[in-house]
Amino acid sequence: MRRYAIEFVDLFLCIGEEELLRGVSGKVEAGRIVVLIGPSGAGKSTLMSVCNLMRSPTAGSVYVEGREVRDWPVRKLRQKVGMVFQSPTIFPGTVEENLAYGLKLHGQSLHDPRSLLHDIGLEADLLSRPGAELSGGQKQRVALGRTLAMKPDILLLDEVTSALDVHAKLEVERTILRLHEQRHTSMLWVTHDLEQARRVADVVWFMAEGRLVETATADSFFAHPETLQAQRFMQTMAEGETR
Ligand SMILES: Nc1ncnc2c1ncn2[C@@H]1O[C@H](COP(=O)(O)OP(=O)(O)OP(=O)(O)O)[C@@H](O)[C@H]1O
Repeated sequence: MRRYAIEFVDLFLCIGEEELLRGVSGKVEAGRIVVLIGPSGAGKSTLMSVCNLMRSPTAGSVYVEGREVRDWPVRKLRQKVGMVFQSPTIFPGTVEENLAYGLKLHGQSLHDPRSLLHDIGLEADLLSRPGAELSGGQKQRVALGRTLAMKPDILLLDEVTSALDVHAKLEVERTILRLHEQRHTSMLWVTHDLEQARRVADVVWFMAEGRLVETATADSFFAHPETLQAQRFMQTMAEGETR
């Protein structure tokens, strides 16, 4: 049987009466970048949050490399499935301490901080700088580096460039793509930036109202989305850009 990086099977997530996810099924092939798009409140972040058990499914299953998430020891799961958010978390201390933070929680240490710094495109002299003094783009790269230090096979990226200016956004995006080429990390990447989605996606998943409405290769989706819901979403987004 073929192993997928992540597989969702008829996944539901409810909070009280509200269904945040409604029967999501889909497979992320290993080494692929799947970009999740859709209107605000569609359930994109919620879908990612079940992959490392930040939230638990109400019904259905999520498999990470063939093993159901609830059967993974949580620490191992979170080492395998790294997550980076819109607003980078920077802890008190130097850049080096920030990069080592996750490993330290797992009782490990960072062996080659300079090489990691190089991987995330930062100069070596930043290692001893307080993290709080960095620019927004540098902070986001440190947050990415902290996650990468754990050597995840799967990365969940939740609007990681939306708080950055255009220059920093492209820099961080390029860093992620370079790392993807080097490490073949599988990625689920939420973005509201359709130009970014076009640049980075192998596959597009379109979500609306808690459902995975359409999945397609990026080329085919951007040439012509199949469902009316996705067509309308793309049109609304295009109108927003020209306004
Ligand atoms: N703790 C919660 N309790 C109740 N409802 C919640 C909770 N967290 C999220 N929701 C609701 O779940 C729905 C999906 O939220 P989610 O953040 O996954 O959407 P999204 O597609 O990522 O949106 P955005 O693009 O705005 O980030 C929204 O309607 C949201 O209000």
